[in-house]
Amino acid sequence: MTKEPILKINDLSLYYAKKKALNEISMDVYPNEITALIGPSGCGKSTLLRSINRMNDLIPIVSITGEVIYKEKNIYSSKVDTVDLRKEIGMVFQQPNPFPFSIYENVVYGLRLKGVKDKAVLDEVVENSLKAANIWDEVKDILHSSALGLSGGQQQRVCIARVLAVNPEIILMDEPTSALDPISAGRVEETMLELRKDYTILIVTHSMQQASRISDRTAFMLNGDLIEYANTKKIFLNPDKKETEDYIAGRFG
Ligand SMILES: Nc1ncnc2c1ncn2[C@@H]1O[C@H](COP(=O)(O)OP(=O)(O)OP(=O)(O)O)[C@@H](O)[C@H]1O
Repeated sequence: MTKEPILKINDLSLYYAKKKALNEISMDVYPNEITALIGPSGCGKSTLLRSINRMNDLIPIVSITGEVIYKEKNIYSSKVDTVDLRKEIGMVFQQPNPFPFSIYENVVYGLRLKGVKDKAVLDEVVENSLKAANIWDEVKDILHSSALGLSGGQQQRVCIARVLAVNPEIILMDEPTSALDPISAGRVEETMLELRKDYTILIVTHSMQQASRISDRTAFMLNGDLIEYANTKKIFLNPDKKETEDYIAGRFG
């Protein structure tokens, strides 16, 4: 594949106080693909994911070296506005976290913060975002009911719609289906496969089945190191490294 990366992670290291959680990670992420981060608990998957939209900056003990190049700029440059960055690089968390408002108000939240008031604009964004998140048909008649009344899987798709409403390019997903039952998880996976046409997705997952089902590329991490990063089929069928093979075979982790 010869397309240009949308993100270039170069020699990224991250410490929590004295503990090194990421060790000189370098990897390119490609547009309109799903990239999976896998590896045993504590290997640094979430830390790497959160480094891509500077969520780790919120933790005072964190120090970071290296760079993440997005649109030809290092996102760690002091000129970058993290609020704008997090609109372009949105995030969906493990536990669905709708606000205690209506479904409609959840989706338009980011637009209201930006001062958008035009009802026709807001209505259109709500419909388009909920359609793209694969949940419009289920909620179109109850848009003004509380999002908290929905099932976990529906809440997670409303949270995806909330991210989509501010028009991101990249969506980071930290174990987005691990708190859901298998049917709801399947709906969220279908949504991700649809979204890949228009967005770039990075997902942290503990499920190797999920990574092999939906991702285009897979990165295997161990103890803060990126051990192997390649096409998903290669990682699962013919990995280069012994550690990758052992993990895939369930020999540790
Ligand atoms: N806020 C924090 N303060 C201190 N150490 C942290 C913090 N967050 C993570 N760590 C440490 O950094 C390392 C990497 O953690 P991280 O959560 O990124 O791993 P992970 O691969 O996502 O794990 P899991 O699969 O269990 O979620 C771990 O040793 C963890 O204890």
